[in-house]
Amino acid sequence: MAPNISNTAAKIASLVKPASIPSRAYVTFLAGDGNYYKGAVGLAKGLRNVKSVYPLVVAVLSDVPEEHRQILESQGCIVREIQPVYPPENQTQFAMAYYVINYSKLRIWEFVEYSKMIYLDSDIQVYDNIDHLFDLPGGHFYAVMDCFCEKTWSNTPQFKIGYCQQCPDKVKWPAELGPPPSLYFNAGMFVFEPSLSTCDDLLKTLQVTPATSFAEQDFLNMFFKDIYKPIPLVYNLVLAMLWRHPENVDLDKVKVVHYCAAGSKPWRYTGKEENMHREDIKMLVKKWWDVYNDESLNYKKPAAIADGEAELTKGVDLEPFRAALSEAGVVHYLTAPSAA
Ligand SMILES: O=c1ccn([C@@H]2O[C@H](COP(=O)(O)OP(=O)(O)O)[C@@H](O)[C@H]2O)c(=O)[nH]1
Ligand SMILES: OC[C@H]1O[C@H](O[C@@H]2[C@@H](O)[C@H](O)[C@@H](O)[C@H](O)[C@@H]2O)[C@H](O)[C@@H](O)[C@H]1O
Ligand SMILES: [Mn+2]
Repeated sequence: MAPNISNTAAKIASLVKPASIPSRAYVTFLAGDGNYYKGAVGLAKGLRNVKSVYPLVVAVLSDVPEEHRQILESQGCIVREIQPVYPPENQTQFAMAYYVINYSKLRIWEFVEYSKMIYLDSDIQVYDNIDHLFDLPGGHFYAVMDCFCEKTWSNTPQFKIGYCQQCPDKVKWPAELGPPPSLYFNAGMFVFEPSLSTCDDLLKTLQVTPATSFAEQDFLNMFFKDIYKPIPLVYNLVLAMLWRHPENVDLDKVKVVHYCAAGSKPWRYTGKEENMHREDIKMLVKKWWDVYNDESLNYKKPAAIADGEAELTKGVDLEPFRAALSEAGVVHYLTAPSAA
């Protein structure tokens, strides 16, 4: 006679540590069936490499194929499907045409099972533990200041006058243009607090805000202007800083690298685009591949769970149960040390 599921479930549940689901997690965003999933796999392995104690949630649009979702789950990620978010109908020319999908990042504010999250683009890699950022005081939006010098900024007033917040004294903001622009962050990495009311406010405000060059990055900068707090550049090295503001960069101290410069995505790096021949870029791309290819960083289901499951579940179809646990984020929690 097949074992009784509720007994099995109760026994597996007894393997769950008597603690609540982690209220903290990293989160990245994945869209499409292209190779960005490799970025998310690299990120999952990178966070393990630096011994982070928090899980990685991957917010996926419906066009992310099942094969990529399974690869991510096999790397210990918690895969959550989100609904897309589109900006209001607008003729704006985005800096990159595909930026229109990036508004869907806003859905991560719905992940209220977590009290605090750190968002990381999937073209980011973490080379030093940054778990301490979760302990920053609440009520603020933390991110690293961006640079306005790349030609992707060429249609902005700051680019036209040669002003950049990374060196405000080099070319001063002209008084006749009014106050200098507010501090502006790169939206590839930020510390935030999920909240349904904030999410609702974000989505409602978006529908009455004309879209601009940097899509959701511009929108987030406008929305969180009053509570934005800059954090040091070591937490999100926008690669262009290496050739635009080398005086602000100490590569030995950098903890997080953002492969956002044109041609720098490691999974499609050719070295042919401008600045991609640089030795520091080659070193950083190799560093990314070293983590991605490191088998020792693959996710290993702890024996207790594997044995527990094997022993308890002979002849039982656990899929519905696993899906429920994964949905609640518990299965992943079982495989990561407690969140202290
Ligand atoms: O085809 C795509 C394009 C973008 N993204 C996600 O959206 C983020 C922002 O895009 P990207 O990093 O390319 O922008 P950049 O920082 O280079 O301007 C990426 O890191 C991915 O997480 C994705 O999943 N698939
Ligand atoms: O959708 C708008 C995007 O805006 C940002 O792109 C970068 C990138 O375009 C670089 O090439 C620029 O040099 C940099 O300044 C600019 O911020 C974020 O990294 C990305 O996650 C996303 O939010
Ligand atoms: Mn990016």
